[in-house]
Amino acid sequence: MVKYVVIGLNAVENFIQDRFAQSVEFDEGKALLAFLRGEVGNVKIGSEYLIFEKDGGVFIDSVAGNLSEKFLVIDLEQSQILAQADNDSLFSFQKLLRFAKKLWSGLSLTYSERMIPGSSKAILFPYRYKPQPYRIVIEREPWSDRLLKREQGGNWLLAYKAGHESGDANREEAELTNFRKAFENISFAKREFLEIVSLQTGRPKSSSGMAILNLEDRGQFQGSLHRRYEDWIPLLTAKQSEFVSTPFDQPARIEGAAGTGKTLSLILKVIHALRAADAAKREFHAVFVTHSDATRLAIEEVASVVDKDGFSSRDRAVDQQSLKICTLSELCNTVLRTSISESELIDRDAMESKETQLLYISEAFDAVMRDSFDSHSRFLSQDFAKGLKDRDAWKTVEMLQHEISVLIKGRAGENLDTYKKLPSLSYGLDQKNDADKGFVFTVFRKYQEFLRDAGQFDTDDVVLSAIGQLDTPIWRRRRLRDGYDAVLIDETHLFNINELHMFHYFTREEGPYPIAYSVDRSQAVGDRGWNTKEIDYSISPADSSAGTYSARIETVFRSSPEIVNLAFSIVSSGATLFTNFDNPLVNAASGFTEEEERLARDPAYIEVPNEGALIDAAFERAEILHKELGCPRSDILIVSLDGNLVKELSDKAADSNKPYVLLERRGDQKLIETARATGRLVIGHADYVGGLEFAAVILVGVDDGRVPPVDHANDLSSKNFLTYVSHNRLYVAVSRAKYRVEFLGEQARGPSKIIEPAIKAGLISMD
Ligand SMILES: Nc1ncnc2c1ncn2[C@@H]1O[C@H](COP(=O)(O)OP(=O)(O)OP(=O)(O)O)[C@@H](O)[C@H]1O
Repeated sequence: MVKYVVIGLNAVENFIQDRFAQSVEFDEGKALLAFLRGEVGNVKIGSEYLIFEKDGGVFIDSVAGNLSEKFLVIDLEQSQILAQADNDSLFSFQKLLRFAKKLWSGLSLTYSERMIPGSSKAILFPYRYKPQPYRIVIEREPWSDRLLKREQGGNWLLAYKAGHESGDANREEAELTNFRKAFENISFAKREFLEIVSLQTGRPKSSSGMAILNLEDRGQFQGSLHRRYEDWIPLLTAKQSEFVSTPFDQPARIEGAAGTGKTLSLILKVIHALRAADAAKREFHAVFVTHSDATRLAIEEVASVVDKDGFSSRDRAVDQQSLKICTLSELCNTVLRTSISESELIDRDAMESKETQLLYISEAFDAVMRDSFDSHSRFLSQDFAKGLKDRDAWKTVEMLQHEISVLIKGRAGENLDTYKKLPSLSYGLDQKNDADKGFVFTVFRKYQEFLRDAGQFDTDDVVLSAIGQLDTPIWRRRRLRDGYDAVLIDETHLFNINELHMFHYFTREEGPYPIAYSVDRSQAVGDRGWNTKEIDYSISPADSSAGTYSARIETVFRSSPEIVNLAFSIVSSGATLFTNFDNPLVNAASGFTEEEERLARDPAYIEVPNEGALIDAAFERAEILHKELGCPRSDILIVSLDGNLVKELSDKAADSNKPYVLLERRGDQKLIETARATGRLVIGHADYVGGLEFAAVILVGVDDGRVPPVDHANDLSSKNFLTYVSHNRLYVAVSRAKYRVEFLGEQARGPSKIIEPAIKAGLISMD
């Protein structure tokens, strides 16, 4: 058993900068932990580390010009820091190293790092969001009389205690048995280290296993997906790379929170398979299906960098391997040779279509209320009818839109009888009986009339007519020739069940289906009434016996630890309120290195006197963050959950000649590139920011009464619906940020209830 670990300052600096030492999802992180715990001896944790073991003590250092002069001793026997769960142990270890470095260099401390006044102790709270905080206690002047005599005062730190109890750090004395051994053995360790160094020629090279990523290496690509396949492969976590390399012989699901690298893993997986087929001179055609046209363009862009063999520009008719990147309706169009032109098609991810749809539904609802409500009303359930009459009509319209897209079109295939048989959504329009559903369906029929008059189709129309053609003997024969060897689906949670049912028809053979897909259910807005099992089942109907291979990834690469904690608090509060709200962040941790963390700050809530000031403050903060982070303006997102505020923001920017772009489609990477090229800020509604990433995110109007919007009719179903939706939107918006999140709210309203738990837990600082 390892009783204590002594780590020199140079090694501390290496560990905290080393991407692979941040998470146990990397083999190196796992190996490091196992080594420190004494579970494995002689493990290779990277050639830049010098290691010496003696009498239950492990000494680690590395060379930066010289050997270190300062040392952190972790008394593992007393503190049991590494006896926690694997990811918590490594996380605490990393936090402790960062804290040690700060203490030595006199850097300013954060809320979770404290000096105890009048004593030589310091306390670190590695996880702030846990209700009873876990703490690690550090003695800054261990064995001080002895050390001072040896002129070693200030060079040694001792972490001797950890746990949930708050002792009296002022009075207690650290037990020094292990520390004394450490101190006495350091000269042996140094001698050994010098010997190793002199045996090596020059400075140790960057390690094979634990390469250190420095900022220059990452250069302009930092945080983006734009790297070549070869460069990505060594950076992957064990779970990511297993997912990437498993063959396409069964369905494979990758699940993880926002920013864990799901999209990346899917792209690498398909390139991996294409390359293998190319090497084996085997025919292999894959299709990567995206939810919308905007995300298709973004994926095409990334693929053009990752895939230097150009599989995505090859032609299936001539080449043995090819990759097609398209939307589902394009896939239906090409395979089934039907044709609906883009202009006829409603893009569900576009602001314009959503608004048009809402307007049509609103007109349909008004018409049905006016002409038919009286005849329906005596059959309707009391609460449902009351809701229709009393609730703000616009809120009903939003709920109707959700109901139509998720249930009527998404699951019932626009069939009234099927719709009546389906269970109602738990958090949506509260229909109790068939008459209630009949009423909703009447509104839907009216809405369709409007749509038909306007000569427009939505993707559901394409999908429904395609299903008819796919389930036929003709297609069964053709699929051997025209089907695909692999189907990849990104953002599976955004498709509806009808659409999910289609994918398996496009594979070359029937079951087990070679389909790989990524899911984060809490990014889909509103209750969808499904769980991961149902998604699996829809993608790969039960007759395929193989089951689904699944990978759950937990390291968030996009966001700082502070932002991951905040996102965790938001989804946890969703999961407490709603039985079917998924929390993808259980066990998640940020994979940020210390260098990246330096740009990060605690999320902040800033109060302003009134609504006008909200808009001004948003632009002021954007300008300040742009300067502070030294990033282009296009790396700052100003977002709101409230459509009116988004409009005010863009009006203000236009009036005052501020350079900006307005997101009008979800995941519009092309627009972001335009913004980058021309130095513009990005403004958008939370519904259109999914799939993107920014250095800083400013959320405007996250105050009480606005998020979620109040309902004066005090109607439970609309309240539930709006609260559910607000959780989804906040999570998506917050998880776009790498380093900074700022909330702006009106003083008189106070912060939104949804972020209150995060404020109470100290995850958001109030100005
Ligand atoms: N192993 C890794 N090492 C370093 N960076 C990584 C790794 N995996 C992913 N990333 C980075 O994490 C970020 C998020 O990746 P990606 O967009 O694939 O995540 P996602 O899970 O699809 O997110 P979202 O659900 O929000 O769309 C990207 O900037 C990517 O470069």
